[in-house]
Amino acid sequence: MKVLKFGGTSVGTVESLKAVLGIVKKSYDAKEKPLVVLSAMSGVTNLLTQLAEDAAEGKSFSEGLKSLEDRHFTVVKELLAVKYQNPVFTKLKLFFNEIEDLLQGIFALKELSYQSKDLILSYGERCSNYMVSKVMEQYVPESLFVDASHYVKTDSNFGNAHLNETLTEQLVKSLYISHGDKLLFVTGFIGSNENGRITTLGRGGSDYTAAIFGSILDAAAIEIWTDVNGMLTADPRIVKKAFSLPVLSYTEAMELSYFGAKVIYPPTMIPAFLKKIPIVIRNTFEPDFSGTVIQFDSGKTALPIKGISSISDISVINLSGSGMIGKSGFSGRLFTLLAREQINVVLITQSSSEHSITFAVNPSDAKRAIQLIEVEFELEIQANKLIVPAIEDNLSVLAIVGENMKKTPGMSGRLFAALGRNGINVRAIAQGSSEYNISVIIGKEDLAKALNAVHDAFFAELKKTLHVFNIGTGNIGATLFKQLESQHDFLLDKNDIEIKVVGISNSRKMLFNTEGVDLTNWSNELDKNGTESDLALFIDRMKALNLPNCVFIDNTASKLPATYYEDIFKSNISIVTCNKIANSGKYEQYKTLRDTAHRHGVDFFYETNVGAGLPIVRVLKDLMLSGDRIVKIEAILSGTISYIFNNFKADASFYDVVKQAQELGYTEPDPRDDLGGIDFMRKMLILARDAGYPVEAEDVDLGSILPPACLKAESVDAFYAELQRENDYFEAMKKKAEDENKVIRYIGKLESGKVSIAIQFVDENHPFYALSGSDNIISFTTERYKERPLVVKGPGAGAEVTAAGVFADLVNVGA
Ligand SMILES: NC(=O)c1ccc[n+]([C@@H]2O[C@H](COP(=O)([O-])OP(=O)(O)OC[C@H]3O[C@@H](n4cnc5c(N)ncnc54)[C@H](O)[C@@H]3O)[C@@H](O)[C@H]2O)c1
Ligand SMILES: N[C@@H](CCO)C(=O)O
Ligand code: NA
Repeated sequence: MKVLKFGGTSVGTVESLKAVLGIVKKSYDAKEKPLVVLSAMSGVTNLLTQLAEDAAEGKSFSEGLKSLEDRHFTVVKELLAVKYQNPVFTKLKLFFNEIEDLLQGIFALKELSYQSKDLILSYGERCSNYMVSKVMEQYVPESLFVDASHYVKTDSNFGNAHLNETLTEQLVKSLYISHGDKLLFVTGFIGSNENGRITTLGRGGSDYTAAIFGSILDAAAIEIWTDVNGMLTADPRIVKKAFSLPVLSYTEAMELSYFGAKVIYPPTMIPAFLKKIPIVIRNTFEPDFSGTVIQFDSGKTALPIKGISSISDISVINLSGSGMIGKSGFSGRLFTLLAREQINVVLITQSSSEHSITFAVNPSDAKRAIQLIEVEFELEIQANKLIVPAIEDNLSVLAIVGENMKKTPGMSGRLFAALGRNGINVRAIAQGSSEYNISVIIGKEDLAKALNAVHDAFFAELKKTLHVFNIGTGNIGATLFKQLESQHDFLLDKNDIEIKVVGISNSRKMLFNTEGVDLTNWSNELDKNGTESDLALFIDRMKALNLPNCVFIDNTASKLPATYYEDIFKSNISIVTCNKIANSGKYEQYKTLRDTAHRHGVDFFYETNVGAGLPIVRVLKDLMLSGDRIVKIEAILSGTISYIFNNFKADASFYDVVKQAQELGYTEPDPRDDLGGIDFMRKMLILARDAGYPVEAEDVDLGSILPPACLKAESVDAFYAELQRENDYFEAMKKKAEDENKVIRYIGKLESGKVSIAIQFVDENHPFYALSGSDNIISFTTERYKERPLVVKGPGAGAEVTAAGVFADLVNVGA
């Protein structure tokens, strides 16, 4: 046989009841011999409580009672053929009359005892089970309503009665001997004491009824049908990626439930646990889903842990003082005291020096705990051997749970790495002696972020989400969005990476969407729903959202963002940037940024600062990390100027070629930065610094390709006008090169820590002679690459290649 228990939401509405009938019928037809336990219809127990309390206060209860009646009658009208309805109405009406009489009595006495409350509540289960058994009779004539109060015997602890196991076992067995061939509908939650007075079984009572019947009747399984897909790896309201666990051990289920997963109430499982009967959590609204099996062993699984649970509100009390050293009875006294006063201690840690004990309690118990301690340890406190403890609030507990943990090294390392990386401060740690859980206490404001970060860390093979905040939606930004959008599915399928662009800003507007902005329509959305942009506010908002795996992308050419980088790192947010300003400012800033990122365990990636998507920064970094030393760097690193000299031939005018470079998206937003050499200088500065030289911009010997008048132009328009005016100057350059059979190159050099950039006329023997388009080329001469340098060459400007480089940096964050 099998026990099928349905909770309140499953018996809540006509629709859900149809699902219940289907599930029961299927099991019955499959000869699984189901025994059904139903809760009261959802909300009914609460309503009955309310009515009883109202009555005791002399308030009217008739309206509430009427609504109760209506809900049940509606079900009968909808689900039972008219010809069968009358006797059912009559019986239900009898129940409601009894409730009314009871409420009258309470109203008259103005007193509500636990005993009468239990009696009133029992009608919830009795009505639902009677009604559903009658509906079922239409399909399974052997259906039978069972009032469990005749079989489940308890003591007289009304409200939370304890089971009389022996008597209950006898009665349930005899029930089954006479009626085991029928389809029984058994009221959950209720029993009766030795005098036959109705009692209730307390929290999770209907699950308990199911477990009692299941264990006495040796059920093959106890199925708990609810409205979720079994037990999940974490609270799905906070962790969107939480998924259902196929198998859990009893212990794991208890640990997970203890810390919050509210699917079952652990004590109710004990009868099943003792008899090793599997409990299966299933979803009434998704009956084809197999749910979670809770069984004796933890099952074969590749998962390092089973789940992450949490308690969002906890208070921590720390006890310290010299009086505790070497006093073996101390913690015994403390915890006996708390247990005696029924203060539930959620978690305990003790420092190895025995100087302090930290423990966590529910916030509602914290004050009382302190008062009790002050009385119990009055002498110690007076003698200054114990410091009067204080309460710390606004804390949460997060726990990772799993039996395999003790067999798998590195679990706590992974936990703390995930927390540390995301800047989550751990206030206290406890590893259950069972080693089935490791718990940490953290700030309440960090809980959602921590749950997500830890979930990613342990179930990373399943999926990693990056939360992106992008400023700059111009040439590069817009192209990046296009690439992210077109690669979204590929990344998810092949690399298990999901990228959500949560914040977008340009210089006009900014927009946030924690679910991720729709990248097919970001521009319209930004226009329509965006607010006026404000970088400081943008960053504040990014910090306040406190999302895990957070990345700030700077796709602007503005000077302003760099002033926030340090602060962003301090908030444990990684930065990817194609903007060169931050790295090419003062050396001091360059250094501070690296140190800060490093200290906070976040990434600072800027591959596109040099040579767009070409792997230049990365190559240099690898050389340096592996202990090589840079002897010399020679490079062409302005894509714009490279393009210009590759196309400034024959009839083309200099002015036209510059315009083309701008149209092709090679130039900086302000092309004077390219032609004046500033952009190239920034790149050389960054390379020199990455090669270990603390160079400043003033130290660079910067030659120019422009005549002085162009350099002085005060606006872009004026600059273009100057270019046209100086046509002869450029034509002369062109002619000189052609006469000498040479090409013009603007070449940067780093040697012995000195950086220079100069225009050169080179012949076909020069390695930089053959370039085309916007090609960059860089040759690294190092101690290892001495005979022949290491050369990287390819397109070094353009929106596609640059955005692709930003993209590559992004997916490497946290890798
Ligand atoms: N074009 C290339 O080949 C290439 C290659 C490597 C790196 N880069 C770098 O890419 C960056 C962007 O270049 P682009 O061509 O896309 O420029 P762009 O002018 O097309 O776009 C710049 C964007 O930044 C926004 N912006 C400016 N200040 C802002 C602020 N304070 N807050 C928010 N948004 C702001 C603008 O509104 C605009 O959306 C530059 O730093 C450039 O050096 C470009
Ligand atoms: N404007 C830059 C883009 C690449 O950083 C160039 O022309 O090289
Ligand atoms: Na690069």
